Amino acid sequence: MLLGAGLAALARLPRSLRPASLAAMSTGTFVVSQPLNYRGGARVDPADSSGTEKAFEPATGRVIATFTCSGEKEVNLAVQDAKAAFKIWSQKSGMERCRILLEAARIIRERKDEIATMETINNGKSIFEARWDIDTSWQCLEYFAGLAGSMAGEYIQLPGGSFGYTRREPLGVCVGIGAWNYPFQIACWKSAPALACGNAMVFKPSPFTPASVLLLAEIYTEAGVPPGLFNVVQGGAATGQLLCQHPDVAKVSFTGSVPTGMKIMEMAAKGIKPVTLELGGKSPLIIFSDCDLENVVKGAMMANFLTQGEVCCNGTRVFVQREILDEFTREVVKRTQKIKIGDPLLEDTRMGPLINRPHLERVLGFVKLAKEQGAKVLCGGDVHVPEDPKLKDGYYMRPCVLTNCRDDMTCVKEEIFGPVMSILPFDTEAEVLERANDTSFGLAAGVFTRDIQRAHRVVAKLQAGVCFINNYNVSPVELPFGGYKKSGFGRENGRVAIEYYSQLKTVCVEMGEVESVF
Ligand SMILES: NC(=O)c1ccc[n+]([C@@H]2O[C@H](COP(=O)([O-])OP(=O)(O)OC[C@H]3O[C@@H](n4cnc5c(N)ncnc54)[C@H](O)[C@@H]3O)[C@@H](O)[C@H]2O)c1
Ligand SMILES: NCCCC=O
Repeated sequence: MLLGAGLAALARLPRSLRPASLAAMSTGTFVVSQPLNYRGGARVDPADSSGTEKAFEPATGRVIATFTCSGEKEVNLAVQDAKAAFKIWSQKSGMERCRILLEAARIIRERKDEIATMETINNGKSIFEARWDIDTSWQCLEYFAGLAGSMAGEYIQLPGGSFGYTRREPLGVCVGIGAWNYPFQIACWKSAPALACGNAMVFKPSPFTPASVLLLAEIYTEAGVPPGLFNVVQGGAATGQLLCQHPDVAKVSFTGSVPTGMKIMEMAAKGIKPVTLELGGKSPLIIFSDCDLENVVKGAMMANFLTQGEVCCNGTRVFVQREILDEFTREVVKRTQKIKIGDPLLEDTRMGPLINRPHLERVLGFVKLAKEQGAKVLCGGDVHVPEDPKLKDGYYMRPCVLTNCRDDMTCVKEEIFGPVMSILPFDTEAEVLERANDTSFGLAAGVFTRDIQRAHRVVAKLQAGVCFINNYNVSPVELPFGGYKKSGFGRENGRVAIEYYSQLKTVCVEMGEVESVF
């Protein structure tokens, strides 16, 4: 058995000296044995406690870590360390920050397989997908490293030779709070722009997935950030609240559910702190009859079944124009039934277990309710027990396609956050637009059509922060990501993210005499 303590130590060895088993670890063997908090450039045991949590390996149901949730004292130490590091980091030039972030990106790229393995073990997503997540993570660091070197203000000419200029300045200590579905990627999407702008960060992962962000913290240290610049505190709601309410925290960037997002915003409001809220969704995918059917079936699968359907921007309300409803449904069911479910560390697995038992039961509950409300299950929607005996206590279900759905059903209105697709027929463009927008969420939306004018006309009317035309669930780091309506505000990725991690100072320079009225 390879222990977590060993993992980090071994990972620091030159590649040639590392055992091949490091990235090729098998399901059912990993246990975390090192501290999971990170402060002042090293792993530490928290100075106090607000309870304990257990983290699981969803593939087997085994406990892989029991850890202490940070209390007020530890949160304060992490914030104070970040404050001290901020003083050093914020004085560096953009190019100096750029070089360190590029080095961190390089190390992530080099250690991609190890990080992806850790992500798969703790989250349950297939190793195939976890590697994609790690790619979008180092790409994010590279992108914001590039922007760090080119951040600049404006020069504005004023009368009489006077002038003004603007400076884009960091905010200070930023807090990142993450969800469990993309643990490493979320930590990178928050920390890369924050650090590029000259801020420090204290990050709290979800208690379900505490492990992989420690690798990021160690990588930042190895790349050369000052000790304390990126700290990790573990815990749940209580630790999160301490972070949001801390008087020395300048900003909170949150990824999670709408109800928690509301609480975060309330706490931030009391301190007049800016927030970025990346929240849930119930996104529409609109399929017109003139589409390329083969392509659209691939798109619908990508829109629904990545990471066991636990993806915020999934297009789970699949509106299909009536002329192609039967053909589309037949094809999509055929493909869904072929998805290989099982051990997420195996190369050919495409769907692993859900995050934990309560969540699995919640998702199955949505399917049960859908049936009671009149939907028809065309495939899946039930527990899957893999043949491998070591996986018998894992949290697997078969991906589900529902038809006979109506807009007023719970499965169509609420975020399920599992592998459940609802198919809804439509007739006209005007009708589908009205139905697609009839939701309090507004994270993403997709349109499949060969009519390019219609594609742009429709996305212009969709109330969603991220729209896809003839594709779904791609997230290039160059493009901003974030929601409309209750799906949140602020953006991650893209050039605009800089605005959410910096503040603008205006400097007015007088070249003449003061004109006083007194
Ligand atoms: N828009 C996006 O980019 C995006 C990305 C991933 C996930 N999500 C959303 O996240 C949700 C699933 O994630 P989840 O179940 O971890 O969400 P959640 O809201 O339960 O928890 C998210 C994080 O908030 C912390 N938290 C909980 N209560 C808190 C409180 N009172 N104060 C401070 N922190 C608190 C949790 O410990 C966790 O770290 C889904 O709704 C999904 O759509 C959104
Ligand atoms: N790849 C980005 C997905 C974020 C939402 O869960």
